[in-house]
Amino acid sequence: MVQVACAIIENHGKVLVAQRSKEKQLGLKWEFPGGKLCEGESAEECIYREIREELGIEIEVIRPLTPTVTEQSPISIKLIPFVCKYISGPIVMNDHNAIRWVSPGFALATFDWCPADIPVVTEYLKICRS
Ligand SMILES: Nc1nc2c([nH]c(=O)n2[C@H]2C[C@H](O)[C@@H](COP(=O)(O)OP(=O)(O)OP(=O)(O)O)O2)c(=O)[nH]1
Repeated sequence: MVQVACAIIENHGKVLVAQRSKEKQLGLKWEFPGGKLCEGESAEECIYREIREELGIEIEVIRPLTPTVTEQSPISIKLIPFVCKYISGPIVMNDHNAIRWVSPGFALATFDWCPADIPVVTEYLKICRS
């Protein structure tokens, strides 16, 4: 099983969603940015590193959400989500095709998400309403 940490980055009431590069697996699908855990790394350490690498920004983890396991033939992906806040730095797209800042409501549900992210979007929308 491949472990992947991802960040739901909040800023000014919106969240950042990112479109995967065309060349990658699940190309042009939308995701919360992040990536695979390195050996010996915690999911939290991973998300700080990946967000620096992929977007060039600093974030702070606010809370974890529920990890999901999705079969993505031939492997399964454990996606470990963190709600985070944007801290500093201009965004650079080192790894993505596009990014959007989206209000956490119906608009978030309309993106063409990677399958593993769908339960994460659902849980996040639920906590935003509560
Ligand atoms: N980063 C990220 N990956 C996701 C999400 N949902 C989902 O199914 N995935 C899958 C896509 C990939 O198969 C895998 C993560 O790969 P990746 O290419 O984004 O991560 P990485 O930067 O560590 O990979 P690499 O290019 O170094 O190989 O998890 C998500 O929300 N964020």
